[in-house]
Amino acid sequence: MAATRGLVLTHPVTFVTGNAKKLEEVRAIMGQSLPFQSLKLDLPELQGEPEEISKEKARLAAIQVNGPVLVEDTCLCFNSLKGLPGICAVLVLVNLMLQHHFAGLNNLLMAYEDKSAYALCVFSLALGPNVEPVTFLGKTPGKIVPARGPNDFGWDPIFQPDGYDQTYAEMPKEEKNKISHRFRALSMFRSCIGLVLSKRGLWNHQVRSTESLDTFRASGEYTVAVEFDRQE
Ligand SMILES: O=c1[nH]c(=O)c2ncn([C@@H]3O[C@H](COP(=O)(O)OP(=O)(O)OP(=O)(O)O)[C@@H](O)[C@H]3O)c2[nH]1
Ligand SMILES: [Mg+2]
Repeated sequence: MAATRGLVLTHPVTFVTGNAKKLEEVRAIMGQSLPFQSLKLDLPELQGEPEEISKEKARLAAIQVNGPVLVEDTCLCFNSLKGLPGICAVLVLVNLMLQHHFAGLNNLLMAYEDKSAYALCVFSLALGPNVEPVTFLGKTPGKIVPARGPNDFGWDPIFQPDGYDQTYAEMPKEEKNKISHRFRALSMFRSCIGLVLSKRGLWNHQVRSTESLDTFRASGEYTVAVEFDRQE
């Protein structure tokens, strides 16, 4: 049965990322709906299933920050390669991208007729060092095409979302942010949490959990209350 658990953040969420373009998009998509700060941390590149990688990243980040954190991992997955390269092969991708070898990504698919792919985005929110992270996934289907458009963000020039004749890179930012993998994951995130700004607007370093969200509202002591609907 779905149960509601109230959790209170008295410290702003830290979005842990070293990627300025991601940060820009997350800010544009979330607007004022989630007060957060950003921080770059050196975290290990992990291996495994996307959700597990993301959760572990959130656990490690929450320990370092000693407060609530949001982390994100993104990748392109090719259907002909059964979802690879994916997040696990992130280093391969990063290397290809850093050298602007978009052709390299296309070449990976040369032998296949099926150029379909999907952009996958996984966010994990950990409310503190000892709180199990919650994960939100967003997927946008599309296909891999020869690069078109500005190449200021990773593989945007070679990914054309289904239903569009422009690549992510060619689309105006606002358009990408309405249909992107990142937007979809953040929509899940938004639909699962309710944020309540408190009267006092104090931030401190505690994360607390109690029986009822109303208690927090009445106290006026907290800045943000986060309410999860979870299967328990
Ligand atoms: O064309 C793109 N459109 C996107 O929407 C997008 N989002 C991420 N990326 C790229 O994918 C690689 C692994 O991403 P990634 O999740 O490991 O990020 P990262 O390591 O750069 O930052 P972070 O892990 O510190 O947050 C990095 O080269 C990112 O630039 C994107 N490329
Ligand atoms: Mg990374």
